[in-house]
Amino acid sequence: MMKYGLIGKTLVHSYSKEIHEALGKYEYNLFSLTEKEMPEFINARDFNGLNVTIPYKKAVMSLCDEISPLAKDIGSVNTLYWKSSGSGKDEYRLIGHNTDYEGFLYAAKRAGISFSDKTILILGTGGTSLTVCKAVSDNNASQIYIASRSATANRQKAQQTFLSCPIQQLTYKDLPDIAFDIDVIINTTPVGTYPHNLQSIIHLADFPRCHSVIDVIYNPFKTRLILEAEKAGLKFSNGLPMLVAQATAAAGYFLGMPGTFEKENERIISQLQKQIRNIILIGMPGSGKSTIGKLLSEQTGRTFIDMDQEIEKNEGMSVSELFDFFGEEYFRNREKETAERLGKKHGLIIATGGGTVLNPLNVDALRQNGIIIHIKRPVDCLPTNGRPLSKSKAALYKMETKRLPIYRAAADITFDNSESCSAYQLKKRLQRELNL
Ligand SMILES: Nc1ncnc2c1ncn2[C@@H]1O[C@H](COP(=O)(O)OP(=O)(O)O)[C@@H](O)[C@H]1O
Ligand SMILES: O=C(O)C1=C[C@@H](OP(=O)(O)O)[C@@H](O)[C@H](O)C1
Ligand SMILES: [Mg+2]
Repeated sequence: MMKYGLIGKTLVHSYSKEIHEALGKYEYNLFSLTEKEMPEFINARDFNGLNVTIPYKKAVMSLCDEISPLAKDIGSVNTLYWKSSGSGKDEYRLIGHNTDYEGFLYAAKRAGISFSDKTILILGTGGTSLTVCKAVSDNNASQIYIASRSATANRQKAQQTFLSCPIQQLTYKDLPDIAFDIDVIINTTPVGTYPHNLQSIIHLADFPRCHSVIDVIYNPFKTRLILEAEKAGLKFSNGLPMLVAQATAAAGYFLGMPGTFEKENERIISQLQKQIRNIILIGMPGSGKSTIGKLLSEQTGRTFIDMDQEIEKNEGMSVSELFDFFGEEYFRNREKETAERLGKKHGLIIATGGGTVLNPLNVDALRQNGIIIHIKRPVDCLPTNGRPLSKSKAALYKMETKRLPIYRAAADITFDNSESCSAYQLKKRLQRELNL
């Protein structure tokens, strides 16, 4: 049996299985191991290739026959593979290597981010920080600042390893002193990872020279830091390209043909992106969000959630009743909670209420894992019954003037739903025009 997989401590869900298996070369499994089991597992040497994740990236090093010079410099191993001993006999040596380095540089290149002559701020001092530090130093960064809660951690290690570029460690409290010098920011901390979505150590507005941001987090797809970078029009990358590229690089080593699978990266990134992301429908009340959401759900097999119906279910009352009994503000607060909760999830189709995206916090919550589609339908076609804010055409015209710029700004795509047609025809158009 060929055995490939990922070892770590608690591997509840990892995209690594999907990424490796997308190459179609081998089965890949997740092995959750305790501290006691981990060395036994490696020493049994009953595997063809392994990736290593937290907390064993350092601990596996002493169990290998050889550590690649790069992994030695970084001080962490994420890939174990076999190399012929060269003795002519059927003997193999266990090599520990680091493909996170390659994955990180792939992500940067893909986003058009360069480190040459740049001042770099790295948030965090863990294993990924060491990898990133080495990668930017090797790519001619002019100065690296490494920030953490306490400045002493890892200082010695960093200075020993990355002599080619000056490095300074500081605490988050010291950041204002250097904020105006920073060109590139890289987050290697887990701050903002699910379920602590939308948290961030820093705000980009405090770094006016910064033009590029990389966050190694991929759940959520866009952290607060990435959302800010996107809004400010900076270059940015989330952690998914790095995750995919380190995996395909590892596959090359497993199969004795390094570099072979880099050309598969984009296909796998877009496959995962499609699978992970939510589809968010926004637009005027009655424009067809709920109708289209249901049709897209039939088309894609994804779960459909209508935010208004979620609120009605939880409150035991219709939206109109909620407006009548408790007022609009009460409804908007329930809507905000619903956006926060659903926005953290993956693979859903979500029909918002017409007013959801008026609150920028809701846009962030929905955007972090979602692609936003504006459903556009002429006011003349919108219903004027059943909805508390759609009492007359005049009210709808006024509303559209105010909201259209907000819908436009929030949307990634617009779907023109002007044509009145049957559900069957609408479904055909969705299939043809939205490649979801
Ligand atoms: N392209 C279309 N052709 C005909 N009727 C439509 C079209 N799109 C939406 N409708 C109708 O408009 C009404 C409002 O649609 P709905 O999906 O409830 O809107 P929303 O969820 O955006 O408020 C529904 O009766 C729906 O069938
Ligand atoms: O536009 C709005 O402010 C509203 C739209 C409604 O949803 P639909 O857009 O599905 O009608 C519903 O959330 C509520 O009545 C408020
Ligand atoms: Mg609706």
